[in-house]
Amino acid sequence: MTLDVKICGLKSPEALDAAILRGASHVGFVHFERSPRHLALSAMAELAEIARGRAQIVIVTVDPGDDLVDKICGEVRPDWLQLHGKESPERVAAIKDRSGLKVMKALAVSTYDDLLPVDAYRPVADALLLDSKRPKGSVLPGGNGLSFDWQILAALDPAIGFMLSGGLNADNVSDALRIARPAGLDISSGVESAPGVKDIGRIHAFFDALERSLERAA
Ligand SMILES: O=C(O)c1ccccc1N[C@@H]1O[C@H](COP(=O)(O)O)[C@@H](O)[C@H]1O
Repeated sequence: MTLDVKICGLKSPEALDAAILRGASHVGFVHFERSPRHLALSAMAELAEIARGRAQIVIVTVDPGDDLVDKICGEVRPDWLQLHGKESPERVAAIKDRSGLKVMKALAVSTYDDLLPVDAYRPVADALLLDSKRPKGSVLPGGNGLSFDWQILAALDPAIGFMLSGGLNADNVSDALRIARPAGLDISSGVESAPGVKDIGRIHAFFDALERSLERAA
């Protein structure tokens, strides 16, 4: 089984290297000022050079305007833009056209009805990321370390290869794979010691747990 694994919210070369050396297919850098994982474009550009050619570089944004899209393309040169706001399918298509990048659209899920927009986004997004809903009181549309009821995903057409995110960690990754059957996993808070602080020990523990789960499933 090949599985994409994205480690998101990386801020240091050490954590970035650990994620890539353990096999992350994608590495994510967050550009959202209210996030404890926020990085300026110049800092992202430096980290991107460490990752380039070793993992897919993903920049996480929330309802980015055209100016920001252009700056990210020019200064960071990522492989992917992750759209984690309220971007419509038309806006996703426009950002993809403008940037020439692959686009990952995040959808917030807590009930079966939240899967209804999947059909509208599939034709325009290169990947769909199914994440939990923002809890009351949080300023973050993602990165809250909360999972949702993965049983809901049984309603999805199995041909839809989605990335799963929201509260994944070493303790629940086995259940996540068994219940949700995702094509990829996206993890941030679950490999941190505090909001925005990646913990290399937890990155190793996550990949150890993932490898054990995949071996059992083989
Ligand atoms: O991580 C953030 O701070 C963030 C900010 C704004 C949009 C998205 C963000 N993170 C994304 O949230 C999911 C789940 O993260 P977690 O594992 O539950 O902490 C992941 O896709 C991040 O890219």
